[in-house]
Amino acid sequence: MTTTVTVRVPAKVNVQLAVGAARPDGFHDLANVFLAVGLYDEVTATPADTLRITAEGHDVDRIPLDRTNLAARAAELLAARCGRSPDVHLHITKDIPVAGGMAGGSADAAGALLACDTLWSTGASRSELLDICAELGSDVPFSLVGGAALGRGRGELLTPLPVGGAFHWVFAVADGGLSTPAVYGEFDRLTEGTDVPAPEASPELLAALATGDATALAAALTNDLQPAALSLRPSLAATLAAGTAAGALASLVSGSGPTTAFLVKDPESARAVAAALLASGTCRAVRVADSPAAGATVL
Ligand SMILES: C[C@@](CO)(OP(=O)(O)O)[C@H](O)COP(=O)(O)OP(=O)(O)OC[C@H]1O[C@@H](n2ccc(N)nc2=O)[C@H](O)[C@@H]1O
Ligand SMILES: Nc1ncnc2c1ncn2[C@@H]1O[C@H](COP(=O)(O)OP(=O)(O)O)[C@@H](O)[C@H]1O
Repeated sequence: MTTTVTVRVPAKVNVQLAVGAARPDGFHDLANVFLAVGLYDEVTATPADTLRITAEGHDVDRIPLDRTNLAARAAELLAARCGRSPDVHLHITKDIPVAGGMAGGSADAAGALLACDTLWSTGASRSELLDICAELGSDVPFSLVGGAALGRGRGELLTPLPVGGAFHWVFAVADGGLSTPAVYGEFDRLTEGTDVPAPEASPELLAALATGDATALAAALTNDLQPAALSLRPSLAATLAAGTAAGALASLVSGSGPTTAFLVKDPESARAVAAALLASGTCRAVRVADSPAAGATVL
């Protein structure tokens, strides 16, 4: 019998984040082009007397270890669907920046779900697991799937996208986090009284992904939440400028931020941009990663 299961789950960057007007339920319709990047959290599930969460790694003091942790919520939802108790110890090894716009909590939720599903041999179908993911959060289905995908609706309705080659990234980690609802709220404030167009995926961006053309991708990167993130955290402008000055092909805020993402042409350029960003003093830490990365995977 399996007694312990470890799942590895990637972070994401949004290469396009087109945001529509607020819906009556408070969410925003999106054309959200997700790209999984090779920074990973791991979730290990072991049978236990009661549901318990522990964590190690970067900034774990900033995530809750009670039942509000998204990993705990994933275990509870799956257990309820299977009519069993969620008696499991989930240990999270965190490497994805917390509250950084890289979907770390979503990764842990998808990881816990797959780990418990494997540990408990639930027999749930992929589509049942994706439904539970969507209940846990808009970004959680993508954390399970990985690769690249277009997220419609509030981001949970996924269409996989072809990617024709590896893209190289540098990420600048900022001090502290930004609250996702606060950034969407600031988007609403900044667009109040304007006609917000229905979000659509950019054909140029999808073509750049499909052909693996980093220069074309750089020209097509957009994030409608960037003005809101910059309004709440003006210091991010200096980080973006430092990456551009150091030779990045393009610089943008990752999702709701405050992590900033720099697309570079090759691993050598990644090292140079990372060193320049650190030396600029405009960020707390830098990370280098390639994409696309596989979704949640049992190790
Ligand atoms: C902005 C994005 C971009 O991928 O992620 P981050 O950059 O924060 O990681 C996502 O849209 C975040 O997705 P996720 O973090 O899963 O959000 P949820 O838990 O579903 O929702 C948290 C809150 O964000 C706002 N929200 C989220 C998704 C959406 N399409 N419209 C929204 O307005 C709502 O205020 C909601 O109450
Ligand atoms: N397992 C988890 N890992 C990270 N954050 C979590 C987790 N569970 C709940 N959270 C909370 O979710 C919020 C968003 O964190 P995170 O998912 O890392 O960022 P983002 O939504 O910007 O990608 C934070 O307030 C964090 O404390």
